[in-house]
Parts: sequence; C-alpha cells; structure tokens
Amino acid sequence: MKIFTAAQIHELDNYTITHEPIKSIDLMERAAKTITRAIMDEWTDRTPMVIFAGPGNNGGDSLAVARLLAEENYKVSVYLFNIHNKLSDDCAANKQRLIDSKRVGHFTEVTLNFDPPELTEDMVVIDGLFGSGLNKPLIGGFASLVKYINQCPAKVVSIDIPSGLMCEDNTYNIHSNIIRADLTLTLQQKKLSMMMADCQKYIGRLRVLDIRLSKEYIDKTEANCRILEEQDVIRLLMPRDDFAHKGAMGNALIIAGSYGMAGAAVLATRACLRSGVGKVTVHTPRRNYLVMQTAVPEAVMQMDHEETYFSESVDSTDFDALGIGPGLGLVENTAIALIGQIRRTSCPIVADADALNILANHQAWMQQLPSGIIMTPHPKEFDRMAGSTSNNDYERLIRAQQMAEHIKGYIILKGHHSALCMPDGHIVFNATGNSGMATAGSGDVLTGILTALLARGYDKGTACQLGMYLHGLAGDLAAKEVGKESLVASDIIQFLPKAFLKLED
Ligand SMILES: NC(=O)C1=CN([C@@H]2O[C@H](COP(=O)(O)OP(=O)(O)OC[C@H]3O[C@@H](n4cnc5c(N)ncnc54)[C@H](O)[C@@H]3O)[C@@H](O)[C@H]2O)[C@H](O)CC1
Ligand SMILES: [K+]
Repeated sequence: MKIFTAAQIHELDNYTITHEPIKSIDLMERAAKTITRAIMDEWTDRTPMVIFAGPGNNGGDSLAVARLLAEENYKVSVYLFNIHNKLSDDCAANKQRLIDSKRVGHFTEVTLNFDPPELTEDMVVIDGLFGSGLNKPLIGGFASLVKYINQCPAKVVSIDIPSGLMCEDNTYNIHSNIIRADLTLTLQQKKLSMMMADCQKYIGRLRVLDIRLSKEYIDKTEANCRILEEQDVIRLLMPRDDFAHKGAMGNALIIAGSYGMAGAAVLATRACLRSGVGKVTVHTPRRNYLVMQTAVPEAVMQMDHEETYFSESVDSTDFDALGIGPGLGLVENTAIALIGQIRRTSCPIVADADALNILANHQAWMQQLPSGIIMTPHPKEFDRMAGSTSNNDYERLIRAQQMAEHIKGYIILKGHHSALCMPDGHIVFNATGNSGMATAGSGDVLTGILTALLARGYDKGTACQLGMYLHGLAGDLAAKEVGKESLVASDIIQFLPKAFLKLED
C-alpha cells in the first residue's frame, strides 16, 4: 500500500471526482456509507452516538454519518463547530440534509459558546472535527474540546485521522491537543503518522476503509513511502532450481560473538542456515568453538586467533555475503578489525548490533562505509550512529532516510513497523511482526536472514524487504504458538520454515 502525503490525498480526491466522474457530495456520501457500516459492525443501535463535526469535509463526513446512523435507528446527538461562520460546501450541504431528514434527535450548531454534553461510558463519540486538511496544531476552543473528549469515559471513533494529528510531521504539534481514539477509520490509504510507534496512542485500533477512490491515480502516482504487503513479497521470491547444489545457493560468512556472547553468533548462524543459503561459515573467537560446533553443526567454523574477541579481519573473497556484528563486543582491537573487514570486503555486507555501536564510537568511519552497506539499527543504535537523539519517531525516520541517501546504503530502522530506508530516498514499512519480538537476539536472527538472502543472490533492496517481512512473519507465526510473552529469538528461527512455506504456497 502506498502512503500518500496530505497534498496527494487531496489530489486523489479531486482526481476521483473529475475522472470517475462523481460529484464531490456523492463521494462524501459513499465515504459516509462505508464509515457508517464500519461503526455498525462495532456497536448496536442501543449505543448512543455523539458526533462532533468540524467546518471542513471531515465534518461533512461526520454529519452524513450522523444522518445515516439516525436512519438506522441509532440515537444521535450532533454538535457542529462553525465558529468562523464558514463551512465547506459539502459540509454545509450535509448540515442541510441532516436538518431535512428530521431523524437526528439533537443538533446544535456551535458558533460562539459551547456547553459540553455529558459523555458517559455507554456512549460512542464520533470525532469528525478535522481530517487531512488540518494545517496547524489545535488551539483555543478546539483544544479545550479535545481535552474534554480525551478525559471522558466514552469510546472515541475518529473519522479518517484523530483530530489534531497531522498526516506526516507531528514534531511541532501540541500533543495534549490531539484526540486519543479507541478506533480510527481511515479512508483509502494509511497516513504516514499512523506508522509511527509514538502516534499509536492517538490512533488506537486502525481500520482502513475502501471508498473506491481512483485506482488509476493510486497506481500511477509515485509515493515516497509504502507498506510492504504479502503479494509484493511473493513476487520477490526467487524459485529454487530443482538441480540446485549447495555451491550455487550462496556462501555466507558470519562474523559474530565474543566471550559471553556466543549466543548471538549461534542465533545469526542458525537463522542464516534456515533462510535458503547453501553454506554458512562462522568466524568467532576460539573459546566459542565447542558451543558453536554443538549448537550449529551445519556451519563451518573459522576460529579467530584470539580466545575471547574478534581481532583480525579475514579474507572474504570466496563469500557472497557477510553478516557482521552480533555479540561482537566493543574492545578497541575488535573495532579496528571491524573497519578493516568492512574495507576489504567486496561482497554485500549486513552490519548490526556492536558493528553499529563501534561505528557510532568512531564517527569518522561512518564516512568510509562502502555504498550498498545494509545496517539494521534499533532506535537507540541509530541515535548513537547519527550522533544525536531524535525527539520523536518521525524525526528519526527522516534522519535515517537522509543517512541512507548520504551513504548510499540501506538502513532498516527496527521497531513497531520496521522501516527500510533505501539509497534513493524511498521508505518501505514492514507490516509483519509483533511486540513479542522485542526480545534479546531477535535482531541477530534478522542479520542471519539478510545475510542468507544476499548470499543466495537477491539484490540488496529485495533482500532487505524479503528479510524483514520473513523475520516478522516467522515472529507472528511463533507468537500464535507460544504467545507474545514467552516468545524468544530461537522461536523466530524455528518458525522460519513455516514463514517460507506460507509465502511459497
Ligand atoms: N480523499 C478522501 O479520502 C476523502 C476525504 N474526505 C474527507 O475530507 C477530509 C479532508 O477535508 P478538508 O476539508 O480538506 O479538511 P478538514 O475537514 O480536515 O479541515 C479543513 C478546515 O479546517 C481548517 N483548519 C485546518 N487546521 C485548523 C486548525 N488547526 N484550527 C482550526 N481550523 C483549522 C481549514 O482551514 C479548513 O477550513 C478528510 O479527512 C476526509 O474526512 C471526503 O469526504 C471523501 C474523500
Ligand atoms: K477526525
């Protein structure tokens, strides 16, 4: 699914109106019918509905919904906020339709003073104050109204987007003046702010409603951000040749583990082996020998000269991909070996965990990274690498996007919806995964998967998309079996085969 900007959404709206063609008021009616059906799926006509409508088309939608619910025998009270005595045309038309229908129990047009109704637990508030046309933070009377709604015990449904929330950047928003919805019914496409973990508290549960806006516009319009879906991923899968032999299926090298962190090497290596690669070699400190041989007998061992840490870069000419970083530790010898390794490696590289922490500690090295490098930081690792803390998830995302463009690399910012920032500035959000995967070792597994896919011959952008999707999907399948609370990183590996099978089906 493409994620359009507020400006593009507006264009999409207009394009639909002129090309379908359909009158804008009829399009609003179509949207309102879809929204009404979604509300009726959730609450019966015994639930009193209180509608707060704004002066624009979001308000127009909600007035139409009020009328349609009343026609379905819902008890409906409506407050239309028209403090500047200026309604959009379709909002004004829907005000008239609502008055004419005579079905709505209570209708107040607020022009000056507002006496708020009592909102009780059994009620549902429909928030149609502002939608994608919001252009500045809410203040004054609207801010007070938002606060009043937020502290009431009623359930809150937002139409299109919680009022007060911007579609994209909320850095300079006033967060106390944003509706905290229980359910958001967004129209046609998700908005960028809906992908941010720190905006989830406003959005609540999210449903995307298809209001049949122009498919032609959606298909032909370039979007900077998109959400990865199963059908996209299935198209990315390479078939496995029936006559494949291990030599042709890729040769991966994992450099991981230090004394006390052998587990990270085990997880990355096992995940790599489970992701379709022909052969995996793991380079790790001597003392990990027994652990590795026992835990991952399928892997080839390559022992470092040192007992407890990675000390010297190795020849990687025979390998098709390198995964480096899990459990590596931060000693200075390792740091020097790491940059040496990155410099002498010509195959694709995945750098994770301590590889990223080392780069963060040696900012000058950040400028020397080979183009095409793949880095998989979680937010804290990213902030360390970027040399600054971001105030919010949007700011961090934009920084990651800029960094990916600058170093011409791929950055997978891990999180609620992991975001892949590509060297050309595009951002791809992952839709799989769950909170149970926020557990030690989960990132090491991703490193292993990515390294395998690269070695197997996927190009970097494809490997990143496929890798993060499979990682999340395996986590979702694991969570179904063991629950999110008990999920550990090994479970993700255990469910990788089922994740591949699901895509291949
Ligand atoms: N494309 C679609 O999917 C469809 C969307 N619909 C609905 O239309 C709204 C967007 O409507 P629009 O009229 O453009 O904007 P709003 O209703 O969000 O508000 C515009 C209104 O508010 C003023 N304003 C903006 N910011 C503030 C502020 N901080 N304080 C006070 N006033 C503010 C602005 O000047 C305008 O007057 C979309 O979300 C959908 O709900 C269509 O109905 C169907 C197709
Ligand atoms: K709204």
